[in-house]
Amino acid sequence: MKTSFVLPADIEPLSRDPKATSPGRRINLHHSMCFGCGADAPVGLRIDVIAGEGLTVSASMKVEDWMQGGPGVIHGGLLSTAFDEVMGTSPLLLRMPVVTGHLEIDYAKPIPLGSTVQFTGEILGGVRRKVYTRAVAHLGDPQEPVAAAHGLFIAIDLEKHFAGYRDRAVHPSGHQNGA
Ligand SMILES: CCCCCCCC/C=C\CCCCCCCC(=O)SCCNC(=O)CCNC(=O)[C@H](O)C(C)(C)COP(=O)(O)OP(=O)(O)OC[C@H]1O[C@@H](n2cnc3c(N)ncnc32)[C@H](O)[C@@H]1OP(=O)(O)O
Repeated sequence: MKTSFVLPADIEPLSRDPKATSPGRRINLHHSMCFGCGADAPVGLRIDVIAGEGLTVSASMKVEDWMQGGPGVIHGGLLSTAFDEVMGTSPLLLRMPVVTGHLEIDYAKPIPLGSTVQFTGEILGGVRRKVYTRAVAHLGDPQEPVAAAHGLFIAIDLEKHFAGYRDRAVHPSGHQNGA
C-alpha cells in the first residue's frame, strides 16, 4: 500500500516488558470513559485491543450505521480514531503510557457499513521518548488491506501530563470532579 511515512534513520528496536499483558488477552482499558475503548463512554468505539506475540496487537470493529461518512461507507476520521486507539494501546506492551504525537492514515478502499474491520498493529521501534508504530486494516483477507496507518506516540509522565485537566474529567456517574 502506498504511504509517504518515513521512519527515522536512528530508530532502535524496543522489547516487550516481561510483565506485559500475555498474548491473546485484552490489554486493560486505560479508563472506562475513553471514547476509543471505554465500556462506560456514552458514545464511543469500545475497541478491545488484544496483545499479540512480541510487540504486536490486534483488534476488530463492526462498522455501525452511525459511523457513516460517504453514503454506505465509514467516515475516514472515525477510522483514524480506531487506528489511534489500536496503535496507541500498543506501547502498553512496553508498559509505557503515551499520547499521540503524529498520526498518518493511508486509505486504500471504501469500507462498507456492516463490515467488520480487523486491525493488526506493531511497534516498529523507538527513539528516546518516541515510539513508532504501524497498523493495517482488512475486512477478512489480510492480503487485501483496506487501510494502513503510522503513528508516533510520545511517552509521558501520566500524573504530570493530565495534572491541569483532571478537574474536568467525566466519570461513569456523569459527574465531573468538583461538580
Ligand atoms: C485519549 C487520551 C489518552 C490518554 C493516555 C493515557 C495513558 C494510557 C496509555 C496508553 C493507552 C493509550 C491509548 C490511547 C490512544 C489514543 C491516544 C490519544 O489520542 S492521545 C490525545 C492526543 N494527543 C495529545 O493530546 C498530545 C498533545 N501533545 C502534547 O501533549 C505534547 O506535544 C507531547 C507530550 C506529545 C510532547 O511534548 P513534550 O514537551 O513532552 O516533548 P517534546 O520535546 O515536545 O517531544 C518529545 C519528542 O517527540 C517529538 N515530537 C513531538 N511531537 C511530534 C510530532 N507531531 N511529530 C514529530 N515529532 C514529534 C519531539 O520532536 C521530541 O523528539 P526528540 O526526542 O527531540 O527527537
